[in-house]
Amino acid sequence: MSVLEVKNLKKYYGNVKAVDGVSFTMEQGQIVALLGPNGAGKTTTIEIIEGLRKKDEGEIFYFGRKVETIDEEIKKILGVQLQKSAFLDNLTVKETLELFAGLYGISLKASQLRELIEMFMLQEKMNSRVKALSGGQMQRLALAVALVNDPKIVFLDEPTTGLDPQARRHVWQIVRGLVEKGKTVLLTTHYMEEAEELADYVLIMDHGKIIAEGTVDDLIKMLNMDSYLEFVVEKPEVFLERMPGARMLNDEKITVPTKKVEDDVQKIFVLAKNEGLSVENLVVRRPNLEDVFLSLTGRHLRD
Ligand SMILES: Nc1ncnc2c1ncn2[C@@H]1O[C@H](COP(=O)(O)OP(=O)(O)OP(=O)(O)O)[C@@H](O)[C@H]1O
Repeated sequence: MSVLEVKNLKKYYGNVKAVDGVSFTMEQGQIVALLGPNGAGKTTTIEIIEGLRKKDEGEIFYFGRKVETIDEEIKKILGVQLQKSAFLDNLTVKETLELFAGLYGISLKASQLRELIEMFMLQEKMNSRVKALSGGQMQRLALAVALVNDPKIVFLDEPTTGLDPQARRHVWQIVRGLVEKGKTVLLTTHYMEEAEELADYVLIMDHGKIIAEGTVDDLIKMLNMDSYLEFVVEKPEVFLERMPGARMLNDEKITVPTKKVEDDVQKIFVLAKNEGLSVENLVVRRPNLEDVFLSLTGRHLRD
């Protein structure tokens, strides 16, 4: 039996089809990533499932049972990462955790409080007010709050946005730890590395729809592309014209998909030589989820 099943979920804001027929299933112990650029509809989707927004259409099943409204009974098993605005500035970290536990009718034992605080490395901030926390500390507090009721399903909405790489890795470790404890995780992200690193299953979302889904390997295989060559050269137009699939990665870097690395590397150097150009910083790269998104939409995940 699936932990969560969503069928044909829809939410429109006037002309904006924020969520436009989203369906997916989550099995127990899975980490599912909803990956997409800003405005794709990730937050709207997750907040409907959490019961924070109303759907226009569609069905939601928790543990096989169809739920019309996400009532208190269901909320007990859901861990929700709230936005910063949901916190009270003048409460301390400890008081905030106690407050949210209280909302679930739970009185946190000292050991549970300590475990949460240590898990998110907030020991030194335990008695600091929320308003005095840095962005990263605030983010970690929001994650700790999501676990305060020992939920079965944890929803994380862009859990590492704004964190530095080290703090991001730390959060990834915690998320993996949650699954080891038998929890199921749905996370939204616009970082493809995050989805690649964590997700057992990836749902790629754009303009309110899931445009591709599968394991990271499946999605990359779908591209049917072995590798990418990336390099910097003056007059990139020469290469854009002559090499199939070549495009600008950014202002200066070109990327070329290839199934025959050696042949295409040679071709690049021959073209450069003929034009009197020098090729710099040439690298061969395996395809990633960004390439999948780009090939499906013609856009980058983070435009
Ligand atoms: N309350 C609202 N009223 C009107 N439009 C909304 C509302 N909430 C979201 N939208 C619109 O719905 C679309 C999807 O927004 P949503 O926040 O779900 O996307 P997202 O993928 O989570 O993006 P982000 O990564 O920026 O949070 C956007 O076009 C957004 O402007």
